[in-house]
Amino acid sequence: MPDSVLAIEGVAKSFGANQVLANVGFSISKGEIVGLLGPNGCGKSTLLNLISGVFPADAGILAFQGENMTGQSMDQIARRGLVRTFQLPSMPRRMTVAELLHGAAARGAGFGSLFRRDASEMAEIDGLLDELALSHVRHLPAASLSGGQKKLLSIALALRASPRMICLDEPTAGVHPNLRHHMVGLLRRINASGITLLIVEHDMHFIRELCSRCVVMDRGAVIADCKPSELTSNEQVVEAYLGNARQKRAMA
Ligand SMILES: Nc1ncnc2c1ncn2[C@@H]1O[C@H](COP(=O)(O)OP(=O)(O)OP(=O)(O)O)[C@@H](O)[C@H]1O
Repeated sequence: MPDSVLAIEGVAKSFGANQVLANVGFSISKGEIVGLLGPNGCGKSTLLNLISGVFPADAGILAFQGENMTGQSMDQIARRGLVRTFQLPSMPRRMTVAELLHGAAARGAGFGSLFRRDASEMAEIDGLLDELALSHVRHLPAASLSGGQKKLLSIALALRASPRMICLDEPTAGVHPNLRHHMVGLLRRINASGITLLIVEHDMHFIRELCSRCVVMDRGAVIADCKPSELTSNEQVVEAYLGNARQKRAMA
């Protein structure tokens, strides 16, 4: 695909005898907002971990902006412009929200820059805090924020890396409905600024509001690649979710 930002081909991953991903492949074009869906345990987070370099794939190719990133570290991949957020972001106890945001960009610019706070950077951090509705908690320890605020902060930290693409792992899980609404607008604005988004999410309403396309996985493989409006008429997708529910009921 000529305007592909992320191209995944034949990706596989096992943990011991447990094969979690097998021959996974799809690509994402510049500017898309793609939902990555599938029943619990089908391998969505594992795939995000491989894309963002948390751990390496056993086989296959993960190319970002035409460059094969397979085997590169999370930092190397982030420096090339692909960052991710986590399902349960952990935040440091001893740093405030503002200090953390300052440090996020300083990491790539050398230790000395930790002590420099120029006006343009402060203005950028103020703008981010404002945009993410976190201004009122800027002087609080990052670890003391609510679950939803931590999710917003992890998006702010991702933005500090000046990314071309962000992978989000369940951005709305445990988030208050008011904040959820704010997050839809926020992610739309982030996307409108030219950043491609891949979003792992169980909230179908959120997916329908935000995504133009969905990639659906089941038991470690891609089973559908379609518009959100086509999900309920896709037999394989319906069976994957129903089958999973039946399995849970049978095991209860
Ligand atoms: N680091 C790991 N070590 C061992 N097994 C793992 C590891 N990470 C994931 N797994 C296993 O991989 C499988 C897929 O897990 P994964 O978290 O990728 O699924 P998921 O689709 O994101 O699920 P959910 O929607 O519940 O978050 C599970 O069986 C899980 O136990």
